[in-house]
Amino acid sequence: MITIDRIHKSFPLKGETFTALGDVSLELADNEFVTIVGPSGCGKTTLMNILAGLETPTSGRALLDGKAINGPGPDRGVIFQQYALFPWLTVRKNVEFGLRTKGVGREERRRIAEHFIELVGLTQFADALPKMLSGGMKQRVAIARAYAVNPSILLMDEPFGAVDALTRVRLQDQLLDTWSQEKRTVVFITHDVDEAVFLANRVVVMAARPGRVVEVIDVDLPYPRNDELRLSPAFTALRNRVWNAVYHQETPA
Ligand SMILES: Nc1ncnc2c1ncn2[C@@H]1O[C@H](COP(=O)(O)OP(=O)(O)OP(=O)(O)O)[C@@H](O)[C@H]1O
Repeated sequence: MITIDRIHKSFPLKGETFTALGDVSLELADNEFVTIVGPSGCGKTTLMNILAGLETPTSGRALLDGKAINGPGPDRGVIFQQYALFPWLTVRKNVEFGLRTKGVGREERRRIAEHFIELVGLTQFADALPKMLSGGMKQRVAIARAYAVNPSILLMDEPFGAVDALTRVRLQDQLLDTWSQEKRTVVFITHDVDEAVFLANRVVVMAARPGRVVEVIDVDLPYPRNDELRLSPAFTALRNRVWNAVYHQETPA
């Protein structure tokens, strides 16, 4: 379980203090898929960095199963918008990378990598270099690589932000497919309201100045989710609700 307990984060800015996160509290259950959506600058990435252990809160605490997060760890896999693959390594070697640094033996590495490469549908490309892959495929490699080290949490910051709309929809389907077979707690940041609703158990809507949670919306739609669901009135109703929460916020002057 992730506990975000009254987190406040400020940065020094031109001799003053800028509050990136006001007073954010949230609890995430194991294997929940939570999306975070909100206007630019509302502190989504800052919150993610705190969960990843890359930033420390100014006050408040982030806990993982009751223990304070004090730095990065193998229990959390992070996936960014930019495909952080090693260009000189094949898909297989990229996926094996974290396992190698963990000291996992050759046979075992290969077995685990093959499993996750298959899960993201890239078996045919296992020996290809990243430059031979499309943006969407690269992100699938990044997902397989994050999964390979067996984290209990996946932290994804706008992972599909750099691909075209059609690829994006395919990646969403693929990610849900992978997640349904290998459940993990997922925290997924997006600007895309449709994406936020399609993927999540719960959508967390944030607002800016100061960054804060304004609404948490339960997405009571069954998995597996498909194209039919995207067009259903229930989906549209939720999407409109999230849209209103994000775009009709009162912004302080
Ligand atoms: N290291 C830093 N120093 C100073 N200010 C920062 C720092 N990191 C973030 N901020 C500020 O904190 C606020 C929140 O930033 P953050 O990147 O978390 O927002 P975001 O919601 O992820 O935005 P976007 O959707 O545009 O990526 C912004 O106004 C940003 O300028």
